[in-house]
Amino acid sequence: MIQETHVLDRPPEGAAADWTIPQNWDGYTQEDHGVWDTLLERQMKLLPGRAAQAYMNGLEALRLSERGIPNFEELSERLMKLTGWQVVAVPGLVPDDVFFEHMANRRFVAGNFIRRPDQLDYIQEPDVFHDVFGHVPMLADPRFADYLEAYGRGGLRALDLGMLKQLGRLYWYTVEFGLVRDEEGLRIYGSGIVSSSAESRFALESDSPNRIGFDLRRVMRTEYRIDDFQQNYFVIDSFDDLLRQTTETDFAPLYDSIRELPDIPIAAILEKDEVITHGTQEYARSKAEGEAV
Ligand SMILES: C[C@H](O)[C@H](O)[C@H]1CNc2nc(N)[nH]c(=O)c2N1
Ligand SMILES: N[C@@H](Cc1ccccc1)C(=O)O
Ligand SMILES: [Fe+2]
Repeated sequence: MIQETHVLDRPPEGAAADWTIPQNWDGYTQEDHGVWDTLLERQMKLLPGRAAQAYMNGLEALRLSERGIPNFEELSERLMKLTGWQVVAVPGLVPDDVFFEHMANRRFVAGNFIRRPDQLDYIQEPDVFHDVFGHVPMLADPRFADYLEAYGRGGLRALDLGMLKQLGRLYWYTVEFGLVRDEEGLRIYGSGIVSSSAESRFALESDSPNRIGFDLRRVMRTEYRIDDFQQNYFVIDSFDDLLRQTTETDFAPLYDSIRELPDIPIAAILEKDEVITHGTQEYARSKAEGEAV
């Protein structure tokens, strides 16, 4: 989950220099585990047939379909055996360079707090349900595990090249809100979608958003929103293809070729787009009108 909200500039009390903290699994209350179970049960009813097979495989392999907030040490033991990744606890959003450094070393940073019962449907900051249920299953897939490590390294490079905004869009439109063409049809793999019951339906079934074939340069230029359902979804052909395209392309010349170009507005459809759904944008419009006084 990528949020432009407040990020501290130094580790908070009790955090290590790399911003990690103990998960304090024993500190979770029954209410906390109850919130996890409510969210889990909702998603386990929705995701079969909607989530990518790779995601469902990861869920099972890591036993994340079981009740209760996972213990990161136990989860990391299983995950390490599969793809060398581990899950480390952090208090919330960490600075970009800290985030990328962890990812480049196959450490996924996960918030250890969970939303309150009255926040079931929407949270602005990534909590343990979004970070672990949303992101971790895909880390059990070797191709995606490689992709995210490479993304971490690419993030440190993008910081040096001043292109974090563009690289952040690649993350947003794949890791957070990506769709993939599975054998049986379009499937969800983005964490922001699989961890949201409403968007799990909207992303595949609504005729409001655009669904466009993934194109690296196009994605890097396209704006996104962080406060509501997406107005664009990009569809990859496969995780092999995403990994190949991004790791076999040197981004420096790509960054140079788009640096001076204008951002592509949300919901715009371009001549060259591979249009899978030309959305009506009815949802976004109705929300905007609803909020317009
Ligand atoms: C692109 C940028 O690195 C991205 O927004 C990062 C920033 N810090 C983060 N920090 C945490 N804990 N989780 C995240 O998903 C992110 N996202
Ligand atoms: N190929 C990218 C690194 C990267 C790989 C995979 C995902 C994202 C970024 C670069 O040259 O910077
Ligand atoms: Fe996320």
